[in-house]
Amino acid sequence: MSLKPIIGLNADFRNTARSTPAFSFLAAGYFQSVIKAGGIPVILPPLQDEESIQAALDTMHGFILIGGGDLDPRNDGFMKHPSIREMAPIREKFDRLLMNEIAERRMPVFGIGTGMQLMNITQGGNLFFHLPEDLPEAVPHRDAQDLNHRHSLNVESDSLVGRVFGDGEIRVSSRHHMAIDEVAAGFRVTARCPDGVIEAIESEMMDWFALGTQFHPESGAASALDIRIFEEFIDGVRERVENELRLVA
Ligand SMILES: N[C@@H](CCC(=O)NCCCC(=O)O)C(=O)O
Repeated sequence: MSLKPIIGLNADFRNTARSTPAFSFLAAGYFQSVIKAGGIPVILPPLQDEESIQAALDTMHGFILIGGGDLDPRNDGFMKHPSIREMAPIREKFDRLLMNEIAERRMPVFGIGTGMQLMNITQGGNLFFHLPEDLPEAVPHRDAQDLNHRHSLNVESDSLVGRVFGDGEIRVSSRHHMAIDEVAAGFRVTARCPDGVIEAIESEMMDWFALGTQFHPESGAASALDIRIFEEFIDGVRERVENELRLVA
């Protein structure tokens, strides 16, 4: 029987509101996609210290950084744009510590939505803070009335997303107003919306299996093909674990 890799997932967080206590949560599509693709999902609530994060990552083979609210641009030395709806600071602190540790140990990682944006900025890239202003010609990338909003996608054929989607007409689930502007060194763009907005990046580094999608393959509105991205990720994680086991045997 082939190994079922353990895949970590960060959880979102909501602060206490008038009638609800603080709580942490994860949209089911993320962990269901990991299970369907042959992995074992393990959900991490927002830990706040490096030692605990390191100990948790020691038990995992790969990590999926989930979507969510906006990262606060002030944490990277930029002004806050009025359109920004920040995620809870507890989650942002956790996500940044987590991402740094994942990068440091070259752990296989798949960033989705905010997760990809975080990967890009922590590795030296940057973001557009509001597409309607930064790229006014862009098609809508989110629709407040329609959680299942989709747009089309052009993929690079010699890439992971290219293998997954092939040549046909592709439509993906989209819910964002920020996007990658400059891509971090060591990564390349492997999919764009026809309007030019970056929709997927993949690592070109020999020692790090890392990819990100701005679109949401875990969404209920995702196509049957989208699960193939999770399968590719989990197969890649499994291959790396099996190679390491062979080396120590
Ligand atoms: N900062 C981002 C957020 C993109 C994103 O992750 N959207 C999904 C939110 C809901 C979820 O958790 O699935 C932006 O550019 O808007």
